Amino acid sequence: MATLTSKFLPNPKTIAVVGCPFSGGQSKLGVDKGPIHLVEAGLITRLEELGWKVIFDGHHQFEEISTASDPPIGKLKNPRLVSSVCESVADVVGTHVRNGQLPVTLGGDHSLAMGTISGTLSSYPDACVIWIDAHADINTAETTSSGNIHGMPVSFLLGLGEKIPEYAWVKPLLRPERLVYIGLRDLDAGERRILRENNIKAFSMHEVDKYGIGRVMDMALDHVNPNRDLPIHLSFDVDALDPSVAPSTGTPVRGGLTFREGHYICEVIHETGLLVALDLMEVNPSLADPESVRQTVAVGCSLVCSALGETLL
Ligand SMILES: NC(=[NH2+])NCCC[C@H](N)C(=O)O
Ligand SMILES: [Mn+2]
Ligand SMILES: [Mn+2]
Repeated sequence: MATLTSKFLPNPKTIAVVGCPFSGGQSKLGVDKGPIHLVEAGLITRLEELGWKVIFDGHHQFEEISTASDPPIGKLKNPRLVSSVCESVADVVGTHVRNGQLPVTLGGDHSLAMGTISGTLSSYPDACVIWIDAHADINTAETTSSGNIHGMPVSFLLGLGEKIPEYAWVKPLLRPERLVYIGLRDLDAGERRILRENNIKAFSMHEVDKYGIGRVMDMALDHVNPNRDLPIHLSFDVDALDPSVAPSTGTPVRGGLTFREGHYICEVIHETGLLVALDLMEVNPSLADPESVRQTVAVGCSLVCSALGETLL
């Protein structure tokens, strides 16, 4: 059994697995099947074997939310659906955090992080966000070219861009200096500008190559959590990993993190003892051959386990 270092959690150390079969933030079918596959691969048992008490009340059903008519708002696709699903996720995640449980949200597409991070910040307004991704997901209503909201959640959390009444529930509680990215390699021009203008710290694959993942993690934590005392929300998009490691995802980009670099990130976050919420997003079991799907689901499970205390020795 691993040592569960979790400074913010009361005993018994409890995880709440929040399965979010949702794909409305992008256009490829199948990402809603991610959480089902992750749970069926034995994730819950593995977490219990690490010493956690695990609550899992089944996957969240968002059917009742599906909006009959949801025309685009500007370029944004499925805007009302994404908003109401994320609001409901914010509520669920926020309740778990308030109850002293560590929510592990399984996506689903990354628009869900608008909900999960809102939930975390509702209890821990000083939490920092560590965003592991090939993409910055920081487009605004003005800069997005795809209109896919999974490419935009961070801008909502920071309160950037034009205000959309349907998203008035999202409190812009995230401060730019509490956000750090690792793994970036596919940014839109508008996103580069937003990162620069807001002084947002980002370690692209260039920095991972230059310094190695060990120093990148030290520098990332020094930036968002200099005294190692703030709660951490880790939002991990599986496409941060190289497509040779995690092929079954909607927007793969070559030149990504290795298997070990991904796990090292999670291991270091666990070692801080500061993790209060975790997202594992964008596993899409419909996009590859069965062996690639199995591989992607397996790596998703093992990243979660590493972040929650699984060690090599
Ligand atoms: N969560 C993701 N996989 N996001 C990909 C976003 C891609 C692109 N930047 C967009 O805004 O559409
Ligand atoms: Mn991504
Ligand atoms: Mn993402």
